[in-house]
Amino acid sequence: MTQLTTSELIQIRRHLHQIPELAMHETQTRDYLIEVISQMNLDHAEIRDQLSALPTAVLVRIEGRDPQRTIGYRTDIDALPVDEQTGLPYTSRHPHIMHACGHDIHMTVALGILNYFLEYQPRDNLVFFFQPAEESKNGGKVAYEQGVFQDKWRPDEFYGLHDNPDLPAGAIGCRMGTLFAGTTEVNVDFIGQSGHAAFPQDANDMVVAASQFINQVQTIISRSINPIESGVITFGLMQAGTIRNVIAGSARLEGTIRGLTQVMIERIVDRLQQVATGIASSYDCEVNIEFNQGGYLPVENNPALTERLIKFCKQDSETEFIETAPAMTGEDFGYLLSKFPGTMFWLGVDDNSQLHSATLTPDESSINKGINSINRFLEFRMTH
Ligand SMILES: CC(=O)N[C@@H](CCC[C@H](N)C(=O)O)C(=O)O
Repeated sequence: MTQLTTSELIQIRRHLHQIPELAMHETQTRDYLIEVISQMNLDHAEIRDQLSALPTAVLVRIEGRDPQRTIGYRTDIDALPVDEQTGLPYTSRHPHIMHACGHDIHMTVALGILNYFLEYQPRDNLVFFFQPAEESKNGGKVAYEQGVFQDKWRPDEFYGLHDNPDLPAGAIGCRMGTLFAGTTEVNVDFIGQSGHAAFPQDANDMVVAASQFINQVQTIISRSINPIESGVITFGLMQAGTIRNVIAGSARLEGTIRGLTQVMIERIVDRLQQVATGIASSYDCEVNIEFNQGGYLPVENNPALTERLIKFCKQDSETEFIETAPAMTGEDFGYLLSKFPGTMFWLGVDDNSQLHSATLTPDESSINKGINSINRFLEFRMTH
């Protein structure tokens, strides 16, 4: 294979879009990535897959021609449990799963960059990490803890992108400092007593307790944190009951907390714990609340590397650069950036639908523009 054409890249993206898989189950995606990579010119490259701790990951290392450093480039490969409603001819073939966060675009851009540097051997070494489990289960952290980035696979610096529907297609967005929030998953189980709908006095209704909890936690953001700082609490899943005329004896809530600093996350965690205990006491029920931050640390961009990236983008006539505000999205790339210096940036995909929406339809012209800008940036980095 020589240089991938725009229409080949779009075909690859559409194929990936049709086979979305959830975190740690990305087997078809891995196999397809390997199939595409195997057709490239691998004269200076080595592929690594079937890692025991992370069987759906793929790594590719390109040996530089006169290496001064090893540059890492990471893309995520998992999808979300969302029922696609785009109506596209290449809609997801996997029921209830969709690339609703644009990781199909991320992977295609990574393949395009990989393909370019396999054709034009770079000066520095490059390590590409096709990472499972970004949406949950922290694939980046698992990889690091399992020693994936050791010896010649250790990047001296790491880059990664996320698509952004609010930016023009192909634009690069970035900022100095914190780009994304840290997140913590929270699960809450209320346990009371089920019973007949007609005899509430003999039951302990957990639909009512969970509803009170949901309402009360809304005041944490408005009343317990400094309004100048930012925090988010979202419960995206609420499950209770089986039928209209049986009082629910248990209720489960699954949510996520976001803050731009660890201090903010810890403040929200403490208040959620207090509110849950208070609800359990006033409704005379049990509550179990658990928190899991995993690798979703705030995404802190390295000052020197980010300054260089921004400088390049501003001076490159073919790159549209937009300085962005911090976002409350999370990313386990935050964990890798706590271990290696690096930068995360946005790639504009110009869409009216938001990330995680069932109608997300990124503008595919962003793929080629993104690949070209990132290739030029990496070449610039190798000489500056
Ligand atoms: C870019 C993006 O949307 N990332 C996810 C990361 C989720 C982290 C974790 N599972 C959580 O839900 O807190 C996001 O939802 O921001």
